[in-house]
Amino acid sequence: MVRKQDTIYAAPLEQMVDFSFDERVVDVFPDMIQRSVPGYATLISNIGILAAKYALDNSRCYDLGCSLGAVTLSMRQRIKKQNCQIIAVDNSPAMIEKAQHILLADKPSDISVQLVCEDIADTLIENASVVVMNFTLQFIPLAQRQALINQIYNGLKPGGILILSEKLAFSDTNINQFHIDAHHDFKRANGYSDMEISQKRTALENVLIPESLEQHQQRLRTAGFAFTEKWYQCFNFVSMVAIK
Ligand SMILES: Nc1ncnc2c1ncn2[C@@H]1O[C@H](C[S@+](CC[C@H]([NH3+])C(=O)[O-])CC(=O)[O-])[C@@H](O)[C@H]1O
Ligand SMILES: O=C(O)C(=O)Cc1ccccc1
Repeated sequence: MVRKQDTIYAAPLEQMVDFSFDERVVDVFPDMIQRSVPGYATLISNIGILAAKYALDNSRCYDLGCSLGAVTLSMRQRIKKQNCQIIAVDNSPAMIEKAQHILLADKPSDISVQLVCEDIADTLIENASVVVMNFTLQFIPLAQRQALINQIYNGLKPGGILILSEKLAFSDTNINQFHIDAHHDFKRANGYSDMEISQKRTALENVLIPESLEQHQQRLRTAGFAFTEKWYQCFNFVSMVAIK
């Protein structure tokens, strides 16, 4: 499949509007995320491997904020369990519509996938062995984050896993700047101009709210997760696991 190049912020914008997952973003999303998130392909592939390790027979696996379903496809390819169902949720109608096409074009599998267009705050999590939020919690209002993590904890079976990937902020100013600069260098190396980097940064300012690793760990502990561990980091992009 040819990937349409992301040029959304290439020309100077007269009026800056908040970033949203609309048709224009959906159209270029695979290119955008690959060139913007260091290690994206590595994350997708290893989330499939982790999901296969923790998925249980007769249980559900959730992909919350599924976008075009990359995590769902990786899980579906790896999981070898009986009567395991994947629920993939996103509140962008354009994402869900395109994800449906991608899913139908994928090879057939024993594992059924249900694509749902809704706010993940409204998603009923039950009988779950695996829950993935790959760069989704960062878009949820701060005040709603603890309730969402609590719902996930309550819906997980004992021994179930939450895989949580996030862009981080660091409390130490110098460390924070180091990671932001390195991430911008990564984007520049992937062909984004200084203007594209700067305009997208402004568009994301009120939309993507990063927190520190300690804030995430604290929230997971408050929900009841006894085991949490960071299993991946490249610059300010991390992925954690929390096991019930
Ligand atoms: N309240 C919400 N309810 C449901 N979906 C939401 C909400 N808020 C945002 N989203 C959705 O969360 C996704 C975040 S992208 C995830 C990448 C994917 N996981 C991947 O592995 O390719 C990450 C990024 O682009 O940085 C978008 O599709 C939003 O529509
Ligand atoms: O591009 C960025 O600066 C990011 O932080 C990652 C990202 C990737 C895709 C959509 C929104 C944010």
